[in-house]
Amino acid sequence: MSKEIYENPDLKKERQNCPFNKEEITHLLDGGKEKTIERKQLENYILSDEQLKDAVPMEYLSHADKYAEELRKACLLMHKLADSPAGQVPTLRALMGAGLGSAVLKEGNPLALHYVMFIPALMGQGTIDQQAKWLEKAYNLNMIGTYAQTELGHGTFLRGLETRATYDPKTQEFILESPSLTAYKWWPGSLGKTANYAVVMAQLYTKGKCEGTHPFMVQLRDEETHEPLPGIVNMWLNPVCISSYIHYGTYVKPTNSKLSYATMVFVRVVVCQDVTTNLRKAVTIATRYSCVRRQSELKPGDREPQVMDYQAQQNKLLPPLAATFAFQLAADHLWNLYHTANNNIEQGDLELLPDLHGLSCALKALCSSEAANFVEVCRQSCGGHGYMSCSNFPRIYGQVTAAETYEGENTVLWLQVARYLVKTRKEQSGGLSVKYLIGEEKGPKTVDTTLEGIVKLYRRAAVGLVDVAIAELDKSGRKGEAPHDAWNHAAVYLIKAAQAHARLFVVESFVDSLKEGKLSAPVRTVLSQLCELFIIYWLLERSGDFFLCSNLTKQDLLLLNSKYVELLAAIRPQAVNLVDSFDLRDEVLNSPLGCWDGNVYQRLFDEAAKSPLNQSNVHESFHKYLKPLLKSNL
Ligand SMILES: CCCCCCCCCCCCCCCCCCCCCCCCCC(=O)SCCNC(=O)CCNC(=O)[C@H](O)C(C)(C)COP(=O)(O)OP(=O)(O)OC[C@H]1O[C@@H](n2cnc3c(N)ncnc32)[C@H](O)[C@@H]1OP(=O)(O)O
Ligand SMILES: Cc1cc2nc3c(=O)[nH]c(=O)nc-3n(C[C@H](O)[C@H](O)[C@H](O)COP(=O)(O)OP(=O)(O)OC[C@H]3O[C@@H](n4cnc5c(N)ncnc54)[C@H](O)[C@@H]3O)c2cc1C
Repeated sequence: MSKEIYENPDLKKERQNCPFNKEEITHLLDGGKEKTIERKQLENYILSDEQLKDAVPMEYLSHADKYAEELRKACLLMHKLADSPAGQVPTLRALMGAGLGSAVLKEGNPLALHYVMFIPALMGQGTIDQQAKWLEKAYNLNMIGTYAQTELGHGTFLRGLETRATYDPKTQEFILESPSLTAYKWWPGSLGKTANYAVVMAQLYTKGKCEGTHPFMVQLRDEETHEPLPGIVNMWLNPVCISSYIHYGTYVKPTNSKLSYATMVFVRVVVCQDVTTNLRKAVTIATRYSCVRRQSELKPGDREPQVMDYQAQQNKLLPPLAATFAFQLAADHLWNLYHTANNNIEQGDLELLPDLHGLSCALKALCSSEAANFVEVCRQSCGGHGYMSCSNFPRIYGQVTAAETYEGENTVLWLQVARYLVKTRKEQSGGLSVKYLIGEEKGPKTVDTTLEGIVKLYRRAAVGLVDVAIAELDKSGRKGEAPHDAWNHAAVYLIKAAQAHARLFVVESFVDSLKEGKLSAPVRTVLSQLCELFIIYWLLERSGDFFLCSNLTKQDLLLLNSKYVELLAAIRPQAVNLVDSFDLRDEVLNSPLGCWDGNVYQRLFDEAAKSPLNQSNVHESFHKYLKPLLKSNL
């Protein structure tokens, strides 16, 4: 007789009478029905492989054993690439970052940097000949690379990197050296034990002149023995410059010195999607758990309610649920801009580069910081069980907060965005995403709290905060402050302006996607409710910006707050159906709190039983330490 599939009765009830087609949302998030089929095929292909399962939970392994186990599985995954039903590149993309890959490689993928940065650096910066020489070797995994830019002393300030590459015209070689302790490359993923090659960012010196940071291909380890090459510590190697700027000893300036930063732009773009995937996992875990967990007393004498029925819990979980759609749609828009800009750059047209740089910095900083805050709220919303390692919140949080630092520390990126906004506003010229800064803000200053009216408020705040920042800069200038001091003394306003710009882009992406999207009425209704909830939530959170830049009144705010709590109540019944639409398998969620069947308590108990400490009643340390203490009559 087939085993009755357990489903927690509360979750079962949540799923009854769903007013919209969950698959329609799944297809929307995957990019179409075909993509969903491909994704599910690939998930079955990977997750059904017993060799990719952990014999013991990773948290109980030593550091070295964790590394070895992740490397074993990563290499097995690469072997499975060749005959993957979804094809190599879609499989690779799925295996990197927060999605399918993290279901198998829970502590991280030792080969990630090879695909996420090393190969993109070759593709973006290498000459045709260099690509011919190295790309196939890299694709075939006959070499494992990383991207070595950050040093012990510098990560943000690339013009301050100390690693030097000096061109010797006699031998036509570059001599790479780390002139000081702080010049040692530090942080690059896979550099310690896995990679045998690296793209090393170094200051290029030729004919006694420093030409700035450039990428160099450097072999780190012997391809047979994997031993570090002689002198690897002080980096005396014969690297090759990965760029077409050295012609027979003469340096030829690139059309734009920032093209050597292109790999970072690519990763900032993909990080937006990656943190959104992590946020979707956290929201799914917390939402399902909040509908299984019954606690306290809402109505005196009644049964303990589902904690999701508390407005306070809805206020914690429904904005992050809405954010997963907002960030996905914005990341999709950014990805499209990246492709357009990249195609143009390949034709020598760099016009979109500043806009791409500005937007990729803005969205990477916004999505990573907002996702980190929301993941922590999801963790807290699950009480003590959310704090357990097996809940998967600690790992998800660690992955998302890392994204606030790597690929450009967020504050530094906000200031890059502000530089672009101020320049656009002053020069009255700029790319696609900053058109609203050109010309005077049109439309009435009065506030209307319709969706369109609220979007206009976001635009007004974005323009207004740039103008406030510029006024600060001008005020400092009038006091005789040098531009760099004036810039530093306006940093608080500059960062607010950059954040308002990023929020405007996300809000407009969400609203425009609902206008353009071919959606059924029920799906449009629920997504419109999420969109309105989210843009009101952010406005209420940042009301100071809107008071500063518009005629928003206390009455408007009270009206918006009433609308917000009405939307919480309206969306609450669909919370589980919405996270079910993400179609995240239990193995990807990797959390007893978030499993589809809601069998939380039994799964928590089973997880605890796996601990080595629970394999015996009395641990040997009792006899060694505790018993002597107990007998010592201190
Ligand atoms: C089988 C085949 C398969 C093949 C498949 C292959 C492909 C498969 C792919 C699969 C992918 C699957 C994905 C999976 C997801 C995984 C994600 C998660 C993993 C992520 C892991 C990542 C680990 C993390 C890695 C890292 O962490 S790697 C290190 C990151 N480190 C940084 O990010 C340093 C930050 N610092 C700076 O970026 C600079 O320092 C600084 C602040 C800009 C100042 O730079 P500076 O030179 O001082 O420039 P300024 O003087 O400020 O500005 C001067 C002028 O230049 C302008 N401008 C500055 N920049 C730029 C720029 N870019 N672009 C354009 N313009 C720029 C600026 O607008 C100004 O313009 P103007 O106003 O003059 O007009
Ligand atoms: C998990 C992880 C993986 C990584 N992987 C890699 C990798 O594979 N390859 C690689 O090369 N690097 C890697 N890095 C390094 C990463 O890119 C750097 O840590 C990052 O760029 C930040 O630089 P930093 O560490 O020098 O911080 P700093 O810039 O020293 O930041 C310290 C503080 O100074 C502030 N600050 C710095 N400059 C300014 C400014 N101009 N104005 C105002 N405030 C400023 C920052 O906001 C921050 O608050 C990784 C880092 C992490 C955490």
